[in-house]
Amino acid sequence: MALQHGKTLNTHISPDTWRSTIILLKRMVQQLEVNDVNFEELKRNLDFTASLLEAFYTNRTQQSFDADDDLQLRSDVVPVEVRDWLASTFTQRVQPFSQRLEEKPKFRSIVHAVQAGIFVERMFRKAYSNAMPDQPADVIICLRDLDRWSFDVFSLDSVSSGHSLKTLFIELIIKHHLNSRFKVPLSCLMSFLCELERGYSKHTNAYHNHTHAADVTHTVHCLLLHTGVLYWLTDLEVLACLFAAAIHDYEHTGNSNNFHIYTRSEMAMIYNDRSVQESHHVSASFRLLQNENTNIFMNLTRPEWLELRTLVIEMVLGTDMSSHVLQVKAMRTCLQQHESIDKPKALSLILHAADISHPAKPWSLHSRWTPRLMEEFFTQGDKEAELGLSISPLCDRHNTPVSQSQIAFIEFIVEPTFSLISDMSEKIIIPLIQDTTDPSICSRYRGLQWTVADLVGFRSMWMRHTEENKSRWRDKMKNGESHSYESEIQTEEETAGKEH
Ligand SMILES: Nc1nc2c(ncn2[C@@H]2O[C@H](COP(=O)(O)O)[C@@H](O)[C@H]2O)c(=O)[nH]1
Ligand SMILES: [Mg+2]
Ligand SMILES: [Zn+2]
Repeated sequence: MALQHGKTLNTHISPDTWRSTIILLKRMVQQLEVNDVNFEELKRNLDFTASLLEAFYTNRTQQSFDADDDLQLRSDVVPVEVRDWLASTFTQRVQPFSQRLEEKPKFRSIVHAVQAGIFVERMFRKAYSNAMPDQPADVIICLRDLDRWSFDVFSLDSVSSGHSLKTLFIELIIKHHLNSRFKVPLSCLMSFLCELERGYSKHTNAYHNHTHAADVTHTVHCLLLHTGVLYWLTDLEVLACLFAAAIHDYEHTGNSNNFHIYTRSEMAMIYNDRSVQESHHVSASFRLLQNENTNIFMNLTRPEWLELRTLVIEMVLGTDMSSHVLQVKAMRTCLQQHESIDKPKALSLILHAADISHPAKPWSLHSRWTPRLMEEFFTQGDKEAELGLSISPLCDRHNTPVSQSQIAFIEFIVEPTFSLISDMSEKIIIPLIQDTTDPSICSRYRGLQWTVADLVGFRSMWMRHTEENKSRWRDKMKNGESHSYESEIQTEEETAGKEH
């Protein structure tokens, strides 16, 4: 096993990298013991290990230096511990994830712990598959399309008796081996997902319900897979992405943030008018985890939990549409200026794209989401009229040019976002492919072989759909638009049923 020479190390070192390095060191010792040494490989591996330790050291010292900048501290006067405390208390920096030096386990005990961990993980995987309830045949058939962009979440919802979110989340957690990796207790997972689905039904929304959450969760999985970004992520980051997608609209009230602000709702008061609903989605979901029976992350270590929470908060807050322009602009600038891509920013953009992805999907899906969304907008318009407020844009059921607004939404919001996702993914993936000629480095990289072709295919796939959908809306405009979208929910479903 040889680690790639010259690979630049991110300043944050993942547990996977630490583990691979420990195994690597151990193997080098064994090779030296039996005098079976390839000097070139040994040199490269030692070089890599030194870079890792250097990156770790730089990371720790950098935390103090950044704090110095923020707090204007003079490093010769303030001791490191005090600087760490100031940085973690008075800046937005989170406590470093590393353990305190005196708590660090010895090398041999780390190797034993890794071996024991692998054993426990295997046992756990077996126990999980034994305890999983059998799925109905129709659900199994439907889930065969899980990796496809055209996956029909409405069908899954119907064959799973209205449990698309629960079914999909469990399937994805198992598919990515996250249940065994993070020892998610099955009973907790079941109870958590029941509560989650219950929260999504609280306001009986036409659009922002558990099916939308299932759709976004599936789309995040597909985006990670089809863009290859999956291979850039640690297991914890994949878990954070799927979790953030599943909870991203939890207990949505069916109104916009502006409606909350104008009506001075309880939520607007709690969150000071800032990303009102998004703040609630995250906060209420993490509150669910406070209960022992629904705490699916009970076996995460403290640093893992903190890292996951930080990532999930950033991702879900990034679904606030008012941050769209800033998000897109920041990522465009980053790509143009050849800066390295910030992982939380990239993952937030992926969740945001998934959240607005239905216009980039086949018409059979997009045409079923649109009337649902419009009906929810119109219900808000009805409430606004009742309260004597002016009706928000696109919320007047008697006077909204739906087709025109959909074309504009696709052209000005969806296409630029997806174009950015494609560009960003290329920038992330191409160096990874060049870096990983030896697939034994990490089994997750194996899928990279086909990713470049897939990435090109992904761009042409979503473009084909947005073009087709715009053209369908143009046809509707030509044929005289119907404003009665309530009745169209039924009609479109029947059409889609015939198409499948
Ligand atoms: N006019 C349209 N707006 C859309 C459409 N699909 C989504 N959206 C908007 O995006 C947000 C997504 O955020 P969410 O977390 O609330 O789901 C949604 O609220 C809409 O404002 C669309 O097809 N047309
Ligand atoms: Mg939302
Ligand atoms: Zn959403």
